[in-house]
Amino acid sequence: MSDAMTMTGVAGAADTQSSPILPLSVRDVVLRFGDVTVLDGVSLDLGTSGCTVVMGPNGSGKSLLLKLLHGLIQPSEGQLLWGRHSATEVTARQALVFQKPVLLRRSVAANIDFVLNARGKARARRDALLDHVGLAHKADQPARLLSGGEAQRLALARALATDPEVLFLDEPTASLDPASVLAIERIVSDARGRGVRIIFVTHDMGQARRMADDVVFLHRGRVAEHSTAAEFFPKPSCAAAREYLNGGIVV
Ligand SMILES: Nc1ncnc2c1ncn2[C@@H]1O[C@H](COP(=O)(O)OP(=O)(O)OP(=O)(O)O)[C@@H](O)[C@H]1O
Repeated sequence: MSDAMTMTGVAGAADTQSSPILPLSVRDVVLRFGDVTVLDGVSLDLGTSGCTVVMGPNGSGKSLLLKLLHGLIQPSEGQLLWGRHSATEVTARQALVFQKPVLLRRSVAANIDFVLNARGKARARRDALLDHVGLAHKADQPARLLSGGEAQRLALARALATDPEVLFLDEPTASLDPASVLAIERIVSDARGRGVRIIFVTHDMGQARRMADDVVFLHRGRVAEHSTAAEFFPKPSCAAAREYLNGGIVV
């Protein structure tokens, strides 16, 4: 079992502000919109470190699961247990990067300044963050003029500016060229190496193999499989995942 899957128990520190928010235990989560059930009894144990890749066919519930874990939507039933914290308490300690970057209509630098300012963090970090994502030379340019890959790197820098303990990524490289994909993966891997917990949704098999410590395979709103990457890729245990990995049509 990888670190990413290990359940290490409930946080023990007296001060809940500084006590760990991980591991995360998702218990019997159901999400309904009217009569339609889109997540149907999801239970997961996500450990304190590593990169969990979430895979599954279109419409299987990956984006909704991420939004739910990030606290953007509330479950209809079930619980998210973040150490000793309530789900709403932990939202500020995590960041979510979407497939389409959400940026302010300001300069590249001002996009970072806004986040640092809002979180009461030192502005002096801005240059280092831009340098880290390879955008130092674009600092004064309007963010709307960035290419897709550059915009996504700026979105990642904004997310990292919040010093997240958990970084959720929802298909962050879906429309990028191979060099931009690798640039994003390097930044994410670096964050992982510094202890940021990564939860990464992707349809890209190569990317999943490069990034995953463990894989959650969703099918029809359920966790069909949760295994280590070493187990999942050579020999997935559920038929839907086998079909998906073989390029078959999974509905
Ligand atoms: N607000 C909503 N009301 C009703 N159904 C919704 C709503 N939002 C999402 N859904 C449905 O929930 C299901 C799961 O959606 P979700 O976006 O999580 O899928 P996904 O696995 O991320 O798909 P994809 O790979 O295409 O991005 C889909 O069938 C979608 O149509």
